[in-house]
Amino acid sequence: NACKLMAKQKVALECLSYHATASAEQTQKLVNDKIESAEKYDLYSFKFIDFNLCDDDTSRAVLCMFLQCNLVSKFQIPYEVLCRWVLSVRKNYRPVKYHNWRHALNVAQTMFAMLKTGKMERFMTDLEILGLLVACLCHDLDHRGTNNAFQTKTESPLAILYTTSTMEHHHFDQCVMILNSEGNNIFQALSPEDYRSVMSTVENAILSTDLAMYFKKRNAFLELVENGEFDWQSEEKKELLCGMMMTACDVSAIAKPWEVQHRLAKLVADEFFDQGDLEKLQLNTQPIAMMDRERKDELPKMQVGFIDVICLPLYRVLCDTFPWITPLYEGTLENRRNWQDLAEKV
Ligand SMILES: CCCOc1ccc(S(=O)(=O)N2CCN(C)CC2)cc1-c1nc(CC)cc(=O)[nH]1
Ligand SMILES: [Zn+2]
Repeated sequence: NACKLMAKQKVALECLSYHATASAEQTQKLVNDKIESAEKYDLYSFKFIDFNLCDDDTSRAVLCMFLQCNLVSKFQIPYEVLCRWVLSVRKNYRPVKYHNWRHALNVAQTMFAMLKTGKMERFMTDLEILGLLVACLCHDLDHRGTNNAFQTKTESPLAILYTTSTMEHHHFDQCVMILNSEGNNIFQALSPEDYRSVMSTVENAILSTDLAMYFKKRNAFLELVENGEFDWQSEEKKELLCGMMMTACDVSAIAKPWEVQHRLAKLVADEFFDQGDLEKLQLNTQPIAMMDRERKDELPKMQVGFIDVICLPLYRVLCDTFPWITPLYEGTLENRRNWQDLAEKV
């Protein structure tokens, strides 16, 4: 009967979360690992590069960010639980070409640099800082290398579950699944009020990484900045600011040193082209230019468009109010010149 079915599903979910979470051995090893300083991992820099970090280094770098923000002591996070949670999050990223664990790490590191080097932490409560770092690390959990439009076109189970911001709702779902798994709840010591508040920050932040939401909310944010908004302390204004910061971190590969941006753009393109191949094969339809490997020579021009339409307007308006994040704007401008040079060569 229905009760039995529900019970079966509950057991299946628990079993799933058991297999989806870190092993006891891996956790114990990380608990005993020595964590280097934030400077050693170059975490304060907007030019941070993860290429030379091994996978275990990336887990240690995440612990370093939490420790540097005093989040472990402020929110009484048992260190072993934090270690298990970091490893479980890492385990739930698939080995796709771009939207993998390394992308999540880079997004979280840019958030850390914006808060610290960019001095944006002064506008955030400690609970919001905790929520933002957790959201960055979880914002693309279980990404399959295909976008929302693909879920809808293929009538994937995810698109049946969520008709808008399909992938972003799934990423948040995965984040909750990990937090609800045995020994992975880094929020376990929070009061019910703080728990509700931090989960609201995480949900708003992850859903804000849908570029469709960025386009919807950008004008409202622009108005606040133009009206000289300075305290950002109302809930609505804070949500807007956190959402814009999430997009700024999500696209921050565009601001990295040219060799890094050029290499990351190839990973993005390869992932897009794989989706384009699927659309040609599975759907027998012509993919959009960005996903059609027959049109790869248009890539530099498309990157200039991406910079002009999405990245520069966002970094420009953020720098107006928070001048210390100007390196993101300048890095993007430099890469626009580099992509423009390649676009003219073809
Ligand atoms: C590198 C391969 C080409 O990559 C792109 C091509 C076009 C555009 S677009 O701004 O014109 N636009 C975006 C919204 N779509 C609905 C329509 C197309 C963006 C990118 C791009 N996206 C990301 C984010 C994952 C990272 C990145 O580096 N480049
Ligand atoms: Zn992302």
